[in-house]
Amino acid sequence: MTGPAGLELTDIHHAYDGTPVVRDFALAVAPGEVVCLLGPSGCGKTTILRLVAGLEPLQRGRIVIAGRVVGTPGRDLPPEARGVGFVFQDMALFPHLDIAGNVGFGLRKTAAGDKRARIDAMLSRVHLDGYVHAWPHQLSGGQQQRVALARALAPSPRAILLDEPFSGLDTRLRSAVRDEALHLLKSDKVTALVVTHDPEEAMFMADRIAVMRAGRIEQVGAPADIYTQPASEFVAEFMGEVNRIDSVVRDVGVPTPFGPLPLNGHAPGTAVHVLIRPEALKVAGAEQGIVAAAPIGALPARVLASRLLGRTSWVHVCLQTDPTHRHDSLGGAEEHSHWHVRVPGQFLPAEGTELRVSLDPRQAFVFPVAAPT
Ligand SMILES: Nc1ncnc2c1ncn2[C@@H]1O[C@H](COP(=O)(O)OP(=O)(O)OP(=O)(O)O)[C@@H](O)[C@H]1O
Repeated sequence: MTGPAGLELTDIHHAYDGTPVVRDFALAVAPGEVVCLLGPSGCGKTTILRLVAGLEPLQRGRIVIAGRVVGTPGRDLPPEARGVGFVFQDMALFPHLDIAGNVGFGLRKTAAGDKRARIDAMLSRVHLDGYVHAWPHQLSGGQQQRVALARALAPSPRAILLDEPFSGLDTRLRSAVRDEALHLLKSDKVTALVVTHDPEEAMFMADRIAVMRAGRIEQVGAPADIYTQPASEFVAEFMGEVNRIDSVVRDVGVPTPFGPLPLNGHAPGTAVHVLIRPEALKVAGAEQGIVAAAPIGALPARVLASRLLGRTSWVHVCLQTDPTHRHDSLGGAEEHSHWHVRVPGQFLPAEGTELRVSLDPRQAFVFPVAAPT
């Protein structure tokens, strides 16, 4: 059990017209925890949210909200009886109600004076004091989403469900609104399930992330663990850019151009993919911050291009593996000369600059090549 205010989904399966879209799905969200469902389009995220909301009849499994069973097959409580708030991307504000009417929509049972006080308090918390009598069409997209959040939180729901709540907003507005949303959720200690296809958004919002693939959870854990210890190639690639090489495990380790990585249980002879994050590549001379593990290798590399991306710089390099040493260092690894390196801050070497690049082996992931299905 998740305790009084949590959310628990057990053994959920769901099919549309006989086509399964959610399988073996189980997830517990602790009271006050923010969990993000993250995955590519069509992997079943919205279906999970609709099942929790009661907008879709449950076909198999069980849903418990705040210690109360709200869904089993054939016994679904209606959405309004579940005590959950929604902020869905396509669930706009009610155009025929002013802002006070929208925020107060879920407060029908509240006495008039208390209701007005609650509306004012919620609008103040989303920095929209003074908009009580405005109409939805008079507000910007960001303001409308903040009203939607205030509307969902006003009745103090047992849990809140957010489906791509910020994806309609432009980049700068999106970070401001989601920052505000996170502070609201955390200060109210609201149990929240958030759907997104954007790994950065999930890492920003979530206490834990559940990465989904084809209707199943592929990995669930703290954002830092998902990013730094991905359980599969799919998760590693979905969470962020990687340099990828093919290799074959040797007795002494997993060959890469930088030298061998530890075996970590991989059997010699196994064909593997080695995935290396751009920030795992360390450039001598660039400010790199603290590197906890000693980098391996220090190969000469030539700069193909460099670009400032804001807080980091993105450098394309061609590794200059010495043909006389290549066999030893590369072992069974396939030659791969074009690498992406991410460097904190501004580091923009000119095209043709010679650098030395080494590898932080903790941010290199080795996965056996999946057998063709
Ligand atoms: N009402 C429906 N009837 C039939 N198929 C549906 C229905 N709703 C969703 N699907 C299909 O079920 C699968 C999962 O959809 P779902 O919307 O849950 O995924 P998602 O991960 O939220 O994707 P997106 O981010 O694109 O919304 C998709 O293949 C989708 O086309």
